[in-house]
Amino acid sequence: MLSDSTARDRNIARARLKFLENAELPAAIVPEGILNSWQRSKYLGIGTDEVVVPYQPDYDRESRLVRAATPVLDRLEQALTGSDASVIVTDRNGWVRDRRVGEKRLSAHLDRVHLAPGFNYAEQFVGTNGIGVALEERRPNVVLGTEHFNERLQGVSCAAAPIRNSVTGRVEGAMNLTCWNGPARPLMAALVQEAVEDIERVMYEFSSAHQRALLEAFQQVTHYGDRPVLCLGQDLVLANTAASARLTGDDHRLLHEAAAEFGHAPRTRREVRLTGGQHAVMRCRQVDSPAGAAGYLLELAFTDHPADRPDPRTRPGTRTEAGAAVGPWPLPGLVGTDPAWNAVSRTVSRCARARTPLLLHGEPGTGKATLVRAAHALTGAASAPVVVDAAVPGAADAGHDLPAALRAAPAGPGRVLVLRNVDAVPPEDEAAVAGALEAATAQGTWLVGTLQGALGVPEALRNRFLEVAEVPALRHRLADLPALVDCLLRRIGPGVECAPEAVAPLRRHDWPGNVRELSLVLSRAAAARRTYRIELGDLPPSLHSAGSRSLSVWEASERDTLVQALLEADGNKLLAAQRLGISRTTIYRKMRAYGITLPARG
Ligand SMILES: Nc1ncnc2c1ncn2[C@@H]1O[C@H](COP(=O)(O)OP(=O)(O)OP(=O)(O)O)[C@@H](O)[C@H]1O
Repeated sequence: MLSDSTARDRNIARARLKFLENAELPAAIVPEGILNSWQRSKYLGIGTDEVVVPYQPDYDRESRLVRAATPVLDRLEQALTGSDASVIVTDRNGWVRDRRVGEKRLSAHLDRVHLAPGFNYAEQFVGTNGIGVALEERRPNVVLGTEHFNERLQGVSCAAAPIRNSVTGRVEGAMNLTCWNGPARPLMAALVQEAVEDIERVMYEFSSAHQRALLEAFQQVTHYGDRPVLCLGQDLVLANTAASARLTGDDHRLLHEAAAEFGHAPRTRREVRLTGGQHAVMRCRQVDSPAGAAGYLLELAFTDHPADRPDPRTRPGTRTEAGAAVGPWPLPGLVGTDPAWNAVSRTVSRCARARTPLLLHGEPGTGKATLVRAAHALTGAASAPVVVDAAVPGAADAGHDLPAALRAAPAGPGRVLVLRNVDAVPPEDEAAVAGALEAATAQGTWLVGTLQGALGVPEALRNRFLEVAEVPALRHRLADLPALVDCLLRRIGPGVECAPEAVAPLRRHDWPGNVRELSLVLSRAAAARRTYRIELGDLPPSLHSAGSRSLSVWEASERDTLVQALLEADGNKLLAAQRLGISRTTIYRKMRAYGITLPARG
């Protein structure tokens, strides 16, 4: 004789198989919430026998959610010791942020199915599961054994509930309790709910302590004077009239990013370019509360007037009160306010003025030669840099003889000689090349070597350079992307613009070819554009996909065909699937596999 729960499990298991085979389901066997989730999972084409979930090991272990959940999980962990249960907290997108398990066997099982910190358990990846349903439907739920969409999860049962910000009502994450299948455990859902309330209470205490601290800092500064002031917290933006009259929501985001970089250096001043193109000097400090860092207080001065703008020759950067230069270092024709970019611009300018031999390294297309050209021009020199490429010596005037090409370069004060790809100098030429470089330096030529990695320069050549500096990769200075896009578009021609929606995929791309690749993408998109501006559909298919793994030729062409069809169908997936002759399930599955993120329109 079967127990009630075993009989129910079997009925659900049978119903699930029928559901997967598209057969008619007997009425009222499967709870409505579970059936809805099965339907969503099937619609998304999620696998039923393998758990394939994204993994992202780098996350903020100090986030407010994690800090609020930690004491609650610590307490539960003690209570769970030796029991066959586990508690898990995820963020609002389903990324597992903490897990505590009572016994080893369950821990090993959860590892096998990737229910562990760093993995994502959203319904769109795993199908029906407690966390996924809690986040999708924003309500507490219980998923028992065979109700899971994926067979590999059917040995466990779970109860989960969303964790909300009690002030804004926004879902911040989910709390989940998982244990081996067994007799019904009515207390599971109650336990989860109690833990959720505890986490929400701690989060509320954090946010009210943060909000009080921000308000106090804001009032102190705005009490005197009427200069623009902005206070930026996680859920709170305070602006006085002088600031709100000049700033948009995009500016808040941009200033928040800039403040996050500089907030820890009290009273730092920095120039920022706002989204409308105007410049402001920002003075920033971090605001702390008893519950930790609450946000940033920003005092702004707008530099609309040309006389207020920093003169690159006389006032090239603002300085912290401690004396270290941190502000932008504008070089003619170049844009960027990223700190690493500023630092390298400053070093290159200093070396150009002092004629200090410099080794400049950075990924391809980051702007090494361009920086040298601009810094050289800033010294007032009229001559253009002479570039000799060690990887392509045949391009030099003196044929294939690299040392001869270097010796033939015009030398003297006011000249610059760039040896590109220093690490490609053949070993048999090293001594002669080192001699040619020494001779050029002795005549007053500014010597610069460029290469992609910092290593790999033979000792004899390395000694010819007195300073080494790195040019940052574009993906490490994405805050500069909008300004770079504007600058590169201006070079393409007057009146070419980029639609705001087309900037988002540019931000998501990795840019292995750096600014050169960005320039190429924009030129091609501008040539292909159908209106005065570059729209989303003018960008190449590779930019609509967030996948980081390298694709085979076949996969890349499949991805491009999909993106093309989706763009032609104006984002309508059903229409695109029909035109390609594939099912809607397949198009969803492939979009997920390639990380295609076209916004749906209509
Ligand atoms: N900050 C910048 N502002 C405007 N344009 C830039 C900037 N940085 C790079 N560029 C542009 O990017 C392109 C590539 O730059 P550059 O040739 O200097 O790169 P590189 O690092 O010397 O390349 P390689 O590694 O191939 O030698 C050029 O068209 C250049 O004008």
